[in-house]
Amino acid sequence: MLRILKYVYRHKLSLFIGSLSMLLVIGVDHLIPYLQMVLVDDGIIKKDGSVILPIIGGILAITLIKSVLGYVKEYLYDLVGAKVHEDIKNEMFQHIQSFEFKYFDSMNTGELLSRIGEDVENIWQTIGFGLRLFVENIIYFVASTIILFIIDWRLALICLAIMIPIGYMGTRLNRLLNAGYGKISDHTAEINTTAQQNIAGVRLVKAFAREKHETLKFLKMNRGYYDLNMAQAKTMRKYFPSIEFLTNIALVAMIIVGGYFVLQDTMTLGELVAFSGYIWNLIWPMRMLGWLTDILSKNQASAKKIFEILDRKTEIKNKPDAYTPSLVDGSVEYKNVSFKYNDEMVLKNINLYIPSGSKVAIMGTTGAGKSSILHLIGRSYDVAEGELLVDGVNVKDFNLTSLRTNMSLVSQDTFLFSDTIENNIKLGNPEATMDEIREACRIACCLDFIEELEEGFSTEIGERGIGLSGGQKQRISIARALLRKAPILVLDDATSALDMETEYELLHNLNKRFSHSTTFIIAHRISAVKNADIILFVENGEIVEKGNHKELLALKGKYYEVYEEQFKDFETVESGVV
Ligand SMILES: Nc1ncnc2c1ncn2[C@@H]1O[C@H](COP(=O)(O)OP(=O)(O)OP(=O)(O)O)[C@@H](O)[C@H]1O
Repeated sequence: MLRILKYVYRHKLSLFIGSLSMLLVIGVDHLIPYLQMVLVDDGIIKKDGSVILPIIGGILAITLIKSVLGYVKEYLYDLVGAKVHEDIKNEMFQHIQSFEFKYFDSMNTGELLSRIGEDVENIWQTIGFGLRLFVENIIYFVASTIILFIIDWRLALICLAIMIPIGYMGTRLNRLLNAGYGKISDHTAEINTTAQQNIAGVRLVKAFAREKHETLKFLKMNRGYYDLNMAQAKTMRKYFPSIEFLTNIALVAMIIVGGYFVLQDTMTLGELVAFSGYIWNLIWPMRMLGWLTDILSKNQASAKKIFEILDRKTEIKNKPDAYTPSLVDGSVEYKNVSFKYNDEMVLKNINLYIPSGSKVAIMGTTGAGKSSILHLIGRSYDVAEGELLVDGVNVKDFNLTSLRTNMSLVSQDTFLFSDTIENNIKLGNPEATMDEIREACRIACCLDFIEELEEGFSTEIGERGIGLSGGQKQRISIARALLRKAPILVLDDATSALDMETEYELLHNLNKRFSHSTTFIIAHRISAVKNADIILFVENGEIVEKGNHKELLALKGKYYEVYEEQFKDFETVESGVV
């Protein structure tokens, strides 16, 4: 809670004026029972008309002041709540963006959405009215208790004695609810993950006719959520009636004992009237204790989860005096590089020097470690052993932004935003002109099909727009990467959905018009790799063959086996692609 208050403190002016309004409301509110006492004792009982009218006027004036200040108070607390909500949400989003790939490998999107959505929402609720009501009720309780003791300490003592068990129950309820809300929040995250994955993978679910199975899985999870909420409701059902019963007992005791004191002439009727007014300032906080502790419990559970994320330090970050070149030359060197995702070594002792401007192709069996070799250049992951150098400088000494803006990546899973084709491509270089965008598309062999669309580059794709084929998506992603004109270009199996001829044409365009960039291509067809300066064949995390097309054929090793397999069909060779 203290950490949340630090965020609240950033908006101290609104908080100060809101709190001042709150104190003034509480102050004038405490005048009403006092005025009622004067009205009864000096006005009604003594039948003094000169007292009655000013007192009624005073009560009306106080009610008016209360309404105006009450509005200011509510508005400003709401404002602070909304600002804290905005600050935490922004901070979380920025912080999550700074995390390395490894974090996202093990984290569910649904769970993250839950943290940014529901948990931050709970904080807003707490600051907006939960915390305010809590503080307000404490002040009401303390101030009214003092006044009650001044009016009649005996009666105050009796009422207070009944309220102590209520306080105990409230605290116990708080503890039980707190434990429950932690579980509910985790369960909500699981439900979000399931829903998000099912919606994202709806085509797969339908293709495998798994709708019923997935729906049942979701219903079971939802039932779990229902059960957890019912358990919370059961806890509340157990405690709330007892709390209410005891507060009513306090009220009845006050009337009986207070009435007796009035009959004994040890208390005036006006004092009893005032007492019955002030006692509500004790009863309401007590009645609301359960509800308020409920909100504060939710807040505690949510704050814990939010700070778990905010306190997590990213493993891949900039050194204090990081090397920040605007443009690198593009040579890449692996020196005794080994790498592991978790405990298992994925790359073993890689040694490789790639001069700038080289075209490097990587082939190998699935899971051999091809993508992993390339993930290390932009520090998506860090090497476990050895060094990786770009322009002779260890990538760990580079400024991360500088390193990553000097490279362009098209990954295996193409991702396009629900936006226009133009904006998706411009992500590679927001400053690019339309001519540059067209040129990138021409090289990536997607200009023709984009211009044939009714709305051309303004066509919306994704959720809000048209669907694209796998090959079209890959070509748009490649155009996006080319637009960056980065010295290092990485195509990680980015042409797998293209037919052989289009793939060949695209790579031919690249060689011709992107000769300045050091280019890495992971591909499976000999036609795609044969023109590369260096071809690497990877197996079990090691480079087992290295050379150009001719050299590797002469070696009659793994590469040659693939060549033979792919070109035993004479016609393909005849087509001129190879
Ligand atoms: N994010 C990850 N977390 C843990 N292990 C991973 C991760 N990504 C890949 N691996 C494992 O590392 C090994 C190498 O994977 P990598 O993706 O580099 O292979 P690849 O040669 O590119 O395969 P493919 O051709 O199928 O894409 C595999 O055994 C794979 O299971």
